[in-house]
Order: sequence, then structure tokens, then C-alpha cells
Amino acid sequence: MKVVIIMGSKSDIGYASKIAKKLKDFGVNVVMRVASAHKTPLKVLKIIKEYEHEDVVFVTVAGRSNALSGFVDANTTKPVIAAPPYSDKFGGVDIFSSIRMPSGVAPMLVMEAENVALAAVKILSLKYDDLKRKIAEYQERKKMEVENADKEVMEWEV
Ligand SMILES: Nc1c(C(=O)O)ncn1[C@@H]1O[C@H](COP(=O)(O)O)[C@@H](O)[C@H]1O
Repeated sequence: MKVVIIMGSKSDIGYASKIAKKLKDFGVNVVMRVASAHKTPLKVLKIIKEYEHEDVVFVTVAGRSNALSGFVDANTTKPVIAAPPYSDKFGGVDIFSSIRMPSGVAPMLVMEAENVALAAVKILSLKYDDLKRKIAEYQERKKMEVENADKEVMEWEV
């Protein structure tokens, strides 16, 4: 069981590593690969094939024009999470290339590294019970953060 992060360029390593770190916090194995649907489509297909017989979730990290997420999704039966790195260049329009796909192509768009990791872990938890417990603990910690913030703000001097 693992998450395979395919990034379109080595320049995406910063965001891909953030996702990988969060996945490791859940105890999930991560493999990071570089391949581009625009530039090396055959290599993308080769990578997909390598994990054909494993329980994997693919996470695609591709900035600018995101062909990678749809291309991977259309060529695998495994779940694919599109995780474009945030960019405010050109008014953030890059994101539009990750939103609407052709019919029969359904990578799931998730923004923010922590949320991408959580979504992948939730998918894997359908089969791996241990991850269910870890997700419940994680959610409990998140709730506690809100509770603690509430207490702090109630006592705030204005
Ligand atoms: N969106 C894609 C694809 C693709 O979708 O196939 N291949 C590379 N890229 C993205 O282009 C940006 C610049 O890539 P280069 O470093 O190759 O110029 C990166 O964010 C990459 O993910």
C-alpha cells in the first residue's frame, strides 16, 4: 500500500515533499517520481504500469497547464488526486486547467498539501483499518485545536 506522487517537473519538489511529509505522519509509504504528460507521456504510462498490481493512490502535482492529472486518471483504474501547486502568477488562472475534465476522466482536485494527504489516506483506509484509527485521532486533534482557540479567544483582552 502506498501513495505515488508524480510531479511534472523537479521544480514541484517543494510542494510534493510537503504532501509526502504529511503522508509519512500517517505512516503511509510514499514514492516520488517525475514525469510529464506534455513532455514524456510514455514515461508517465510506464510509471503507472509499474504500480499496476499494488494498492496505490496516485497524486499528481503539476503546475501551469495541468495535463498530467487527467492523463494519469485516464490510464489507470486507481484513484488519482490532482494536487496542483498554488501559484498566483497570471492571477492564479493555472488552477482552471485542473477543474473541468473531459467525460470519463475524473482526477479529484484537492488543494493544500495537508488536505491532499488526508484525502489519499482516507481512500487507503477503506482497505487498511489501521488508517481509520489514525484518521479519527487526527480529526480529534483538529477539533481540540478549535476548542483551544475558542477558550483563548473568549479570554482575549480587547
Ligand atoms: N503541468 C505540467 C506538465 C503536464 O501536465 O504534463 N508537465 C509539466 N508541468 C508543469 O509545468 C511547470 C514547469 O515545468 P518545467 O520545469 O518543466 O518548465 C511545473 O509546475 C510542472 O509540473
